Amino acid sequence: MLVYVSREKRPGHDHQKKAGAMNALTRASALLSNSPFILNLDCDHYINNSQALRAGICFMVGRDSDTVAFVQFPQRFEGVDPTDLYANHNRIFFDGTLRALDGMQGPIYVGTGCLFRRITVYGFDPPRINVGGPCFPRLAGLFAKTKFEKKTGWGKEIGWVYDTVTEDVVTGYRMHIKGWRSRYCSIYPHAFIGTAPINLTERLFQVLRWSTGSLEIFFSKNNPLFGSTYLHPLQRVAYINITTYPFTAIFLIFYTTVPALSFVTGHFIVQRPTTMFYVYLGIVLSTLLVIAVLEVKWAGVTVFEWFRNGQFWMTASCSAYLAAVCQVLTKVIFRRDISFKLTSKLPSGDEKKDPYADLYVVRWTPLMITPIIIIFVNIIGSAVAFAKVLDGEWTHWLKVAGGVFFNFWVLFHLYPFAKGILGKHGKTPVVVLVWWAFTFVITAVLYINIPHMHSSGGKHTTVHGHHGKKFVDAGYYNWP
Ligand SMILES: O=c1ccn([C@@H]2O[C@H](COP(=O)(O)OP(=O)(O)O[C@H]3O[C@H](CO)[C@@H](O)[C@H](O)[C@H]3O)[C@@H](O)[C@H]2O)c(=O)[nH]1
Ligand SMILES: [Mn+2]
Repeated sequence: MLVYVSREKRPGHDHQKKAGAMNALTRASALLSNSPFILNLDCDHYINNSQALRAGICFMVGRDSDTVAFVQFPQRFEGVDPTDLYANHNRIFFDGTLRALDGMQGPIYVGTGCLFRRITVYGFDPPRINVGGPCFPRLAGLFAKTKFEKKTGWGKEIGWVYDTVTEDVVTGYRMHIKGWRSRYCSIYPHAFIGTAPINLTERLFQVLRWSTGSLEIFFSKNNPLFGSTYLHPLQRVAYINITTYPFTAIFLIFYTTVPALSFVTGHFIVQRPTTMFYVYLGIVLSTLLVIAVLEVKWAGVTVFEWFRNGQFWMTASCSAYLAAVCQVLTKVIFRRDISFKLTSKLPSGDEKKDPYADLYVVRWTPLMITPIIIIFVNIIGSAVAFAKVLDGEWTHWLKVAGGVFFNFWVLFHLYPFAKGILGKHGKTPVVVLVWWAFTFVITAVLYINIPHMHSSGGKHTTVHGHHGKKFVDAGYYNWP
């Protein structure tokens, strides 16, 4: 039996997008089949493996499975360019993070490719906590009409959660705090396959929506810090991470601009690195290395894919995450609502010559401002440092080289972004490098040739006003 349900959309009534659609479907299917399990797929995903359902059901009916609320499959995508310029495959997240969560209370719900136990959708507690009782949805209204939801728990205690731009994470969270578990199911051939936004603008908007949704959860009554004690302690840590990660933007923007700016101003935050500084640096770097090795090993990705994930993380963090933080703080402080747009679906019908033509479609968005600024700051910073060494103003060129390497490391991470905003021209990687080299040379030449921009010979006697007192910072400019 195949039944197509179209829920009612009434003017002046918020249809709650996907959450509204899922809740209407849940109510309608309760009358049609009331089957104990519900498979949820996005409109842009399809079933790729005929054994997928069986694999998922194994986790639902097997031994000790009565507390499993949902089985989450990884999201797989087709139509992504072979170099995966904007990390659409998101392999570290699906094959690393979700798999690792399976070792605790279970993966988070990511919106599609998910098999649910119907009774959990109705807000019931898992059997060990709730002793007995048949599970029939008292509040399940008839049909897909909006009026059936009025004065009911739909979208609050029951079903997919309303009034958020990402209903998925919070819907899964509400099940986990009741003590339900979830399981991760990854099979090959891939269970389900979907489409991903392959141009930069769409991708940034998608990440903006996800990061906004995550922060919204943090600033709501569903903050994982206050979730019930049924939440596994490490699962709570994971949820805190999932609902706060956009804040990394603030630190990242600091890290990616201040070192380069220091080359221009001559002020360095770390004046003379102490042994303790190197010890901390060593600990931090080796921790990062261990995480990297584990991620590559567990997620089974290549080192190239791993770098792609890092590159896109930096791009997203200094653009979309930053915007998400601003957006949500505005909402929390001024109570302004957040609008969002759906991820655009690939134009169907017309046979395109280049299947990845969409990759280089550039639509301007203010989200691109910060990464562009960061790119320029780092090129200009390195060029000024280079000019200072050439000019004899700075003599410790080896130390300068270390700093310039860091700036290039930042540029390396923003390379896919630069390639993306250059549009069609960016198809050849050389164009990006030529642009960067051009900016570098112009800055260095300007710096050397405009005399008032710098004082040569390394003798600095600038006087600064500081806390009302004047002091000559002698050692301050000694590095490098
Ligand atoms: O009025 C609506 C709007 C959306 N949808 C569904 O919601 C899905 C997600 O929207 P999409 O624009 O494809 O966003 P994506 O960023 O691709 O989706 C990811 O992120 C969303 C949360 O932001 C989750 O809901 C999705 O499951 C997850 O795949 C769509 O495929 C539709 O199936 C509806 O059913 N009704
Ligand atoms: Mn989608």
